[in-house]
Amino acid sequence: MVYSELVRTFEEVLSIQELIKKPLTSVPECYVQQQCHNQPALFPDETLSQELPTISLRKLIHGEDTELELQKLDSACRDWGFFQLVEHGISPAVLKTLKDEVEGFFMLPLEEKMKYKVLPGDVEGYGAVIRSDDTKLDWGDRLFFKTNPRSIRKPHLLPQLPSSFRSVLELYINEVQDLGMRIMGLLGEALKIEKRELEVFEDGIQNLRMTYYPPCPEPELVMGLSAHSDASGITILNQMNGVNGLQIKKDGAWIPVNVISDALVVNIGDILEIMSNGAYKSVEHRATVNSEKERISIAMFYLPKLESEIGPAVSLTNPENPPLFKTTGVDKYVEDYFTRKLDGKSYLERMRISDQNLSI
Ligand SMILES: O=C(O)CCC(=O)C(=O)O
Ligand SMILES: [Fe+2]
Repeated sequence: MVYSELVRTFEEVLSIQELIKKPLTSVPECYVQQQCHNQPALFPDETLSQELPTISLRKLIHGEDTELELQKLDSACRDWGFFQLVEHGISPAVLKTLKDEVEGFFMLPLEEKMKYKVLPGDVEGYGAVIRSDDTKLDWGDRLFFKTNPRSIRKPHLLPQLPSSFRSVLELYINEVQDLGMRIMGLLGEALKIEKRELEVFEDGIQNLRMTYYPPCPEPELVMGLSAHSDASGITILNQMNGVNGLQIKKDGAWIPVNVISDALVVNIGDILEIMSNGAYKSVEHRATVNSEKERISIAMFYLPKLESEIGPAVSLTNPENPPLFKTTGVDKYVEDYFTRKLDGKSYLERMRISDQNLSI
């Protein structure tokens, strides 16, 4: 199937921000996700003590307990696939201005935002992306584009944004890219991968997704973002207006991630699960919404260079620890990921070496 059949433009799918301007007491059918009710239940008593590990970048780099913090990082990636990152070094002034500018963007009149709408055959821009006909719509308005390397930027998107928004985005893009490279280096150390095997991430691909999740009259019927794992090496998530909603799947239950002020949430994506030969977990997660307050997040997906190949690191595999995943090109992996509906970790599973899918 070609992209254009899979992507409906924003005009065909109402903006939720526009939708809720009219009095709305129930959710339109196209947003009602039956699967929400079938998801494994959350057992609050068992998960009360389940807090995401918190890692300090300062401690990892300068502290006296560098080794200990590196071990904490390693365990977080093996056991959780997610951690809260504090003392990350991104300038508070940039974070504050970015929040104001992203909020400002989503508050623009519809016709302004439509200048950036997702075009047929594309996945970048403003609006809803439908991955297959039977997919229900998520309760969130998005702005998504590729930001690094500069050569892959679409001329009608980032370069055309209002100048104050663009300026702060450029600062954030640089800071979060440096942070991504630093984290990747530390993960390499923790995993004991040979340095040259992570060179594919140097000046790697960066994609940004900003999502505005409006309040919903029946939040238990919808999903802000359906369950999925990320097709990245790592993802750095900034829950910019401090509203909770992210949940991650652990031991069969959905665990809410509480926002910690000044922290970023970092998670392992499919590509690092593959490269670490399954040692680090790309964990399923989803975004829920609430009836009171909008939620805004910006996710930065950090991937290897497009022309590189991804597969289990040679330095981590041997006859006792054989490769668990096939090797493929980043370009193919990313393209295939985008054309599928969000369906948990099913895409990563296709990369797993097993008797059934040897022929894929
Ligand atoms: O908004 C969130 O909390 C989650 C975003 C996310 O998982 C994504 O954009 O891939
Ligand atoms: Fe995600």
